[in-house]
Amino acid sequence: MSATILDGKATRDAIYDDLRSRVAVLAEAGVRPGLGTVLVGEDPGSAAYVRGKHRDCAKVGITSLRRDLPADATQEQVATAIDELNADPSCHGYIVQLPLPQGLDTGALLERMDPAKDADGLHPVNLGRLVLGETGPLPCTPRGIVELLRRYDVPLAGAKVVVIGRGVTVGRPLGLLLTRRSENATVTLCHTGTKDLAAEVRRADIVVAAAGKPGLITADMLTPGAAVLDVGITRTEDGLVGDVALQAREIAGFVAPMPGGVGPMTRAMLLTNVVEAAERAVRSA
Ligand SMILES: NC(=O)C1=CN([C@@H]2O[C@H](COP(=O)(O)OP(=O)(O)OC[C@H]3O[C@@H](n4cnc5c(N)ncnc54)[C@H](OP(=O)(O)O)[C@@H]3O)[C@@H](O)[C@H]2O)C=CC1
Ligand SMILES: Nc1nc(=O)c2c([nH]1)NC[C@@H]1CN(c3ccc(C(=O)N[C@@H](CCC(=O)O)C(=O)O)cc3)C=[N+]21
Ligand SMILES: [Mg+2]
Repeated sequence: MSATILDGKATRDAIYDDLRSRVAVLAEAGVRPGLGTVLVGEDPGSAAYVRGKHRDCAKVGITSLRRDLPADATQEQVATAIDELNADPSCHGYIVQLPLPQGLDTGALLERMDPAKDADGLHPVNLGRLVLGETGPLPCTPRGIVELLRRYDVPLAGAKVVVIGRGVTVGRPLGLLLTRRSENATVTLCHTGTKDLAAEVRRADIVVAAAGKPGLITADMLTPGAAVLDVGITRTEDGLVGDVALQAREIAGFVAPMPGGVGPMTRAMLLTNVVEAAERAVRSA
């Protein structure tokens, strides 16, 4: 038995079809959504992600606003780029590509963003809204994971979900999202202090691996039929590798592979957050 693939590319394409028609409605109201990116330095991985986001914007009809700064940019220079995007009415949402180079105060820069333009959902105000159950932009990777499971009818209500990783972009906000009443999953967040990872994973109906450790999840850890989502990405000499060993796919009932699973959904949710921000701007005009 081999697993049903949770196909992030096909799902992204369906989402982009929907976004294109919403962009057309916005155009009738005289608004073209704009996504900004702030990229500091020349890390090839970060540069590739930012290129991918702008390529997707072009497919959907979203204007791209790039702010590329040198690796030695000062705190003030990055702050100025943020202030400009906050003030620019053609920018409905933007992201500060993480991680920032050493020496920059990431927290201060994220807090400087206008929470209404936070396309990543990572501003402290928006993370606070998520905790409080108030509406706001949702973090892209967690939202993409929930959307992927929903579209493949993988049941979440009452499901036992084990998340490996408590990072602020994936694991921590995913726990918050999945434990809302609308999802109603029971979540365990694992990390390097977890005593027996294999025992935790074995209990799971759904496993989300977001540690960034190649091959961390092996076939023997899984209950047959479990859904396994490979989120982790590690750059090696042989290319990008995920956290889930290939043999685990034979045991699983559903697999979101890396590549082709959660990554494309992350980008689709980023663009969705921007279109939603533009729709709010039109409604409040
Ligand atoms: N596909 C996609 O769309 C995206 C993929 N990613 C990828 O997801 C991964 C996680 O990202 P992010 O949250 O930002 O990363 P962080 O580095 O912030 O978090 C990694 C987490 O994994 C935990 N961890 C590391 N090793 C182990 C281990 N052996 N056993 C158990 N837990 C472990 C860490 O535990 P501790 O807290 O104890 O250190 C930490 O909580 C990365 O590989 C990143 O590249 C990120 C964003 C989007
Ligand atoms: N402020 C901020 N927001 C982020 O959302 C953010 C970030 N910083 N820093 C880095 C991580 C990583 N991330 C990915 C996005 C898309 C893919 C993606 O599209 N992956 C493809 C493969 C891409 C390839 O082959 O290079 C896939 O999995 O199929 C992966 C990873 C967003 N991140
Ligand atoms: Mg992926």
